[in-house]
Amino acid sequence: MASSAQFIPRTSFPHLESIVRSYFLGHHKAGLAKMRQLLGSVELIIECRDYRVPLSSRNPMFEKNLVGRERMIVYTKRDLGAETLDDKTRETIRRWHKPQKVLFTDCRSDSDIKKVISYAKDIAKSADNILGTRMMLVGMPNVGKSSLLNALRRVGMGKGKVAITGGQPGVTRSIGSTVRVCSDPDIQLYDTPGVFIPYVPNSSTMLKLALVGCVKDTIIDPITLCDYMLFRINLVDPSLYVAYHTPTNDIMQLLKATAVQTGRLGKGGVPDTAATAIWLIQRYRAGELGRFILDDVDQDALERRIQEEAKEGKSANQLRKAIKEEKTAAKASRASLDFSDG
Ligand SMILES: Nc1nc2c(ncn2[C@@H]2O[C@H](COP(=O)(O)OP(=O)(O)OP(=O)(O)O)[C@@H](O)[C@H]2O)c(=O)[nH]1
Repeated sequence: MASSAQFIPRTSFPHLESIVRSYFLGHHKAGLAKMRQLLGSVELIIECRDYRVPLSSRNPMFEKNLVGRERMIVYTKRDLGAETLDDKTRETIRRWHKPQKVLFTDCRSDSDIKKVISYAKDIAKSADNILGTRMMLVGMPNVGKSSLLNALRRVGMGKGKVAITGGQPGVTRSIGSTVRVCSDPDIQLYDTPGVFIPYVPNSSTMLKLALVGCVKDTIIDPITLCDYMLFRINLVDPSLYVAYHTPTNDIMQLLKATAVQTGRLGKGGVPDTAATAIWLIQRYRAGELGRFILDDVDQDALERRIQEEAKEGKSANQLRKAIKEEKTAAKASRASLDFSDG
């Protein structure tokens, strides 16, 4: 086993063609269409992005479809992106969006939530609607929209949870009625289903999104995802998993050792590496295997991302075609199996 002193982490992770890069589901499309219908009745869009993936959790579909309304960007789960307050990173992110309003929240922090309420109140006061002001929470799946809604209601109204939250994406499936989060001025919010990017440009973006929980855990092989997580943890601090193994680049070594130590064993005492991978990923998501940002945050990063998206527009068409062909081939092969079974 390598000691921390000798250990050299991997500096790159291979691009994996086998990784699914499409997760745009029926309820994402329907949700987006409903959001467009509601656009005229809301004064503010509160777009949630995950602070751990501030670029990867940006969905250009919102830029395209939800135009003409003021938008505030709320970077959620800020407690999972840094051990301590990191003013430099926040300042860089704020500069990306200037003059747009940007806030960073931990849904359990009343002072964070008060800042969101304060801005929403300013908007409501200037809108001066007799029947109250409506706003809409949008964002990628599982970024924390419903948790933010509950937190706003807790702080703004002193009331308990109304929206169901959960560790897997797809908890909110449709847009229901509004929820009041402030009575003076009257502010009501629409919670909306998370909408995924139609075509993810590369496997590393997909792995980041899966790691933070924007994608259902059944979509990507857990051992591959855990290997990506190990790669990222090693770049930050390989001692973060010291309870299970000394620093390693070998995911199977880490999984086997962890499985033995935590009793995740299958028949005949064989380590259950897939179950252990899921367990380790969940520990990372809970902030127990390091709190760090997965995207590169520098002054020009957002601009570069937008330019890449413009180029990707063309390859997205090719990707769309390839995914369609894959689906047709899978359907044909299933049909031929059904035929031979029958
Ligand atoms: N540590 C931490 N966890 C959070 C925060 N906000 C949300 N979560 C957790 O993130 C997970 C997803 O939260 P939800 O509020 O259900 O996310 P959502 O965006 O409404 O999800 P969908 O309805 O699936 O799109 C839950 O396990 C929450 O407890 C936060 O600020 N900090």
